[in-house]
Amino acid sequence: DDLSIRLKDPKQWVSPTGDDANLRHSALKQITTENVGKLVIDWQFSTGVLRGHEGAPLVIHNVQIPEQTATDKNGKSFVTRKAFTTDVMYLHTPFPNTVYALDLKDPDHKIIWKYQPEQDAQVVAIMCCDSVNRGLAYGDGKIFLAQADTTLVAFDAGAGAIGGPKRNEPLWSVKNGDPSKGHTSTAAPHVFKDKVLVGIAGGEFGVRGHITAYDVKTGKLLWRGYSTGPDAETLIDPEKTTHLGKPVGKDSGINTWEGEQWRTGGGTTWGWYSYDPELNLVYYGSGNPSTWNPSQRPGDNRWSMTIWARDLDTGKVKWVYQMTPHDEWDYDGVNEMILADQTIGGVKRKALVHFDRNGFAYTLDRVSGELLVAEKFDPAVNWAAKVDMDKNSKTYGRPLVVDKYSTQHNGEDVNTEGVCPAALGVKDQQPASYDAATDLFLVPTNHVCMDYEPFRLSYTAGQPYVGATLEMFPADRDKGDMHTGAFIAWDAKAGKIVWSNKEAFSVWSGALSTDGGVTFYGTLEGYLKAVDTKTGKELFKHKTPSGVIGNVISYETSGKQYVAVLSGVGGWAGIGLAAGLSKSNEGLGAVGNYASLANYTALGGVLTVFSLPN
Ligand SMILES: O=C(O)c1cc(C(=O)O)c2c(n1)C(=O)C(=O)c1cc(C(=O)O)[nH]c1-2
Repeated sequence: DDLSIRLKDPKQWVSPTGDDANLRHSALKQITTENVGKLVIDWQFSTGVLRGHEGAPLVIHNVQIPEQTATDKNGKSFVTRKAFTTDVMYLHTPFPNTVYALDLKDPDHKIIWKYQPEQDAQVVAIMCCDSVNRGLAYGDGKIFLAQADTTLVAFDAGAGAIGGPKRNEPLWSVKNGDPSKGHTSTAAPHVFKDKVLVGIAGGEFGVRGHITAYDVKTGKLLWRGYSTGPDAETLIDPEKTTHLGKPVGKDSGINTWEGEQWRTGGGTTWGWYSYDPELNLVYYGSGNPSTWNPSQRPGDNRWSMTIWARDLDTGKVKWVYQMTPHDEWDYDGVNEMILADQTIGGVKRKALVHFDRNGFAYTLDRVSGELLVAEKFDPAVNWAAKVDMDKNSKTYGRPLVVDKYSTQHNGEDVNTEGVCPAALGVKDQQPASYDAATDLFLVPTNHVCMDYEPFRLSYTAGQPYVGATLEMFPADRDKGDMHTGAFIAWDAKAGKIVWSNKEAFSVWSGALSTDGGVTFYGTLEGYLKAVDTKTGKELFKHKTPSGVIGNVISYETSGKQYVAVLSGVGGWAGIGLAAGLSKSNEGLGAVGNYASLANYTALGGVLTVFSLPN
């Protein structure tokens, strides 16, 4: 069908993650290690919005743009634009979530249509980590947007918002949550076959996480699977759903919590989703248990901090793997699941590779959920000695927590110093890419530690339910080294770093590897960088107008390859600049650690598109 044909075409960028497997790899190869140094700016576009610009645009070829008409004062209709077919870029912004459809074949990159949602600006106050949005989805000839206020809207890709019954109205829209209870939306929707999947954010407000499948044609809710609660609502089968090869048993989403705490227990789903069409399974991760104060919620807090495999058609859970049982550090498990086959111990596996906030990179068998590799991807990680890989051990599959970095003891809060990584992890939402030619994963990382002080609080719907005060700092501060990031290449079979490039700041931008042997990423100071995928050698850099927290993409139109990235500093790392905060422990503890970013860049959303000179 239309979607699967487009997904195979490297000239388009059809899914927010590049493809269903979340590889974020482009098979285009006009731009190579030899010529990437010659890249120049081809065109730029200001989004008109100031705060953090995450995600990336979509590129869809051969979109039919319908005729446009208007009526004069006598009621006579005339044509203002003839119907035409062109390649279109769909660009989104953070709140207010404006959507632009830009004509890629027009020399002026004219705006074909624009959508400006009407949303209550109050929603920005309940977004934990800047008013970000991670992008749009395409399917069934439609563009899907998950607005900050949790409204999911669908447009005709060609006609846009004016395709609806009234001007600036979508084809259909549904409410996926309720901001008055702390629900927001920051994740990109994902279309798999005939369904559009959306998650929910609000783990810092005690929101009970869920993932929901809607019919692409009508917006009808088809299934919803919660992260916590009774089996009927998690869609877990106590006998058939497995955790590390064993059935999970009855109501596992309730009985690892005290009383009714699972109702406000978090496990939100604000990351990326992937899909294996052969297995018909959807993969994603759930976030932190609420509150951040661990002594207030005894138990493993299942299924927060978990990798999920659900059947696309029914939502039923095939397997789960909880990475950080009873989280004490806010290590949300939502980062992308990369579906890339790996040969481990001589056996070819349908693998899933995941770089978790907790600092471990996991390789699992995505058919069965078997744990194959779990190793630290930053040497600074100290909260756990290792993940227990002994299948006969009682603690099999669990991180072995180092007592001194536990933020509670005997049910009491402990002010804990020097925990690595910080709450924003060795990697946050910024997605990695996978290059099959070198069998390397290219990973944007943080190199940050924290002091974590839990405090007691009670739940009030729609109010912050954080329960800890943090302060973050560079992992090597004691050695006088203030860098807070690195861009690394990872071997997921051995669980080893192959090369690592130090970065002054956390790399909060998504990577793109290409068949030209070049890998791209952005930096918080504002650079777009290109490195040799094999060696990490820097081949190109260009400073864009603002810090980059967007994800790099590549596309081809009229026979030419382009590389595009959004700049616009913000997100959790850039929250000091984005929200104008200055106290070091503001912005959930991130402000102080990134204060010097103000010496390099300032706010403003701009898309920059690069190409080789003619
Ligand atoms: O628990 C949640 O629901 C939730 C939501 C979000 C979000 O929606 O952006 C983030 C986080 N948690 C979070 O823990 C986090 O580190 C984070 C970073 C960012 C960002 O965009 O830079 N968002 C979020």
